[in-house]
Amino acid sequence: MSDSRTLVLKLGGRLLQDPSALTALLQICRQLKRQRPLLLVHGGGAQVDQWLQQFGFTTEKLDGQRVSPPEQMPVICGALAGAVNAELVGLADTAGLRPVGLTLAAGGSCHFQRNSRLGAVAHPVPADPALLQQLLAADWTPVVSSIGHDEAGQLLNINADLAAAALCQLLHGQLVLLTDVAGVLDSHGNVVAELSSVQAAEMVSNGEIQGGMKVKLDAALDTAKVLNDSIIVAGWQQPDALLALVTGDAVGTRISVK
Ligand SMILES: Nc1ncnc2c1ncn2[C@@H]1O[C@H](COP(=O)(O)OP(=O)(O)O)[C@@H](O)[C@H]1O
Ligand SMILES: CC(=O)N[C@@H](CCC(=O)OP(=O)(O)O)C(=O)O
Repeated sequence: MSDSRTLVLKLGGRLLQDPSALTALLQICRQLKRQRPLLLVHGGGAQVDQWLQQFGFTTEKLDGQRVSPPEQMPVICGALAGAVNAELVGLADTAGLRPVGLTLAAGGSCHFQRNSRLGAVAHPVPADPALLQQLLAADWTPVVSSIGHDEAGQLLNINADLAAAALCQLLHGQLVLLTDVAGVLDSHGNVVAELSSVQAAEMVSNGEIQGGMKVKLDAALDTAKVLNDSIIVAGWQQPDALLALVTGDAVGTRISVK
């Protein structure tokens, strides 16, 4: 039986700075979208680093997340919800995906719990699926940046893996996190094909999984638990593998709660 769940695909890392790799991936997305609804969530951490530097700010990450002082938010938002989102929408349009650029707050899709240790950073909580469901039902492809806002309208920066996880939970979709590495790597640099929560906890406690990959793992395990499903972390370098991946073939790391 074919899978009719929305494919929630998170794009991150160097992919977002490589228009030809992005174009190749979006062609695969076009094929996938013929079979099932598609929603793209994007990061852009590298672009944020560059923009902050150009504006004369220093920046640091804590536990894989960016410390985001409120005065830096116009720059962070300009990079993520502005340039990166608009560029991705442009390429997705060319690829025939019928994209609609949105932030994570659009239509009240998510609510946000502030993590004040990190400044204007929050954890996204799935809230209202109506807008995204309507867009998906009308054959649009939402292209979502990880920018939110609080009740007072203050801008919030959300890690894009957590953003993708929240939207996947909201839509009961299938989550695939694409990144620069081919999957979760062990201490020898080999891809771990299957990872349970118990094994993941061991790899985190012995320092084998750190930083951005730890955040990805938290997002994946939370979603695996909520949806009772496995989550894929894979590299974007072989876009053809994405077709095999959604039919259940082994690509990257499959993360599940066991
Ligand atoms: N065990 C691990 N396996 C793979 N990557 C790891 C691991 N531990 C830490 N990392 C780091 O996590 C990075 C992926 O996280 P991140 O840079 O946040 O990705 P993205 O920008 O795609 O969200 C990898 O490129 C690598 O530097
Ligand atoms: C709070 C936090 O860390 N926000 C991230 C949002 C972008 C992101 O997650 O980009 P990648 O997926 O490309 O890493 C940041 O400012 O870098």
